[in-house]
Amino acid sequence: MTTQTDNGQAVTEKPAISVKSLDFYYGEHKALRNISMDFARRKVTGMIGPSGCGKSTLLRVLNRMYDLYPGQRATGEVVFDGRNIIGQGIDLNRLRARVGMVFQKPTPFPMSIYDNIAFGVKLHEKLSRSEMDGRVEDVLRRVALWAEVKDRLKASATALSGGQQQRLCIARTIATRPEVVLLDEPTSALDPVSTARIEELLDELKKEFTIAIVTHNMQQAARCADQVAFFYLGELVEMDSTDRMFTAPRETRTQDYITGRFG
Ligand SMILES: Nc1ncnc2c1ncn2[C@@H]1O[C@H](COP(=O)(O)OP(=O)(O)OP(=O)(O)O)[C@@H](O)[C@H]1O
Repeated sequence: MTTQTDNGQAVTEKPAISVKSLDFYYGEHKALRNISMDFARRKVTGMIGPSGCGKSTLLRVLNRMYDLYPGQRATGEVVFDGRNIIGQGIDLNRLRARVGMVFQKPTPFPMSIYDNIAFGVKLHEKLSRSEMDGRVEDVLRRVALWAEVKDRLKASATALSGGQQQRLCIARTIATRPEVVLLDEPTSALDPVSTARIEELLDELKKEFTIAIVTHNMQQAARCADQVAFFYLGELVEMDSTDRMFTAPRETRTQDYITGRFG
């Protein structure tokens, strides 16, 4: 993607992730067909399309979550930091710390608010107590949760509201200092106020992280994403800047989907 520098010069940044000729199989079922697309660095890429078109499958490829399930396999290339991450010899724990994931339903661990964040950090880094305290505070501030929870860090995370739990899950994900954050319909279980807070948060987070978000909500895609990819039956139909996708899509199928004529 091309961006402007302070002196107005156009520079083309290397994408954070490049997907090339990706196919994905659940056993015999081919769920993704020949996908090629770039996830622009420190931008929000929205992924839209009717149910079953392969959006979540693609997200699960980007941090090799599918690897946990027998019979699921990907072919092609997913280049992250110069390496094909669906190839051999990848440290999957490290990959999942660098490409973090937030799910549709808030999934806090059944432990304290503090430990929800410290748990993942401890797997990857050796921090002193005060460094860990600092990390916990920092990420809770960034997801705008600190003021609400600073007096009950040792209380169970499961006692938080749904919206607070989802913000905690985002804090937990960014605490391991990933480069990419994947979000699979992160607000579909939340009320409009919590949804708005997560959307504001995405705007903040993209200053530092590359973000990929799956959403069924067209307004959300239009509000949050810099570029949008439309999928249909396992194929990438088109991808463009958000403005262009919502005002002048090239394909009739995209137009029909975003205007609610099908899906
Ligand atoms: N575990 C699985 N085993 C077999 N097939 C699967 C599995 N998970 C998904 N699929 C199939 O792969 C295709 C893509 O599913 P996927 O969940 O990626 O779609 P999606 O676009 O994210 O849908 P939704 O918007 O409903 O979440 C669908 O045909 C689905 O039935």
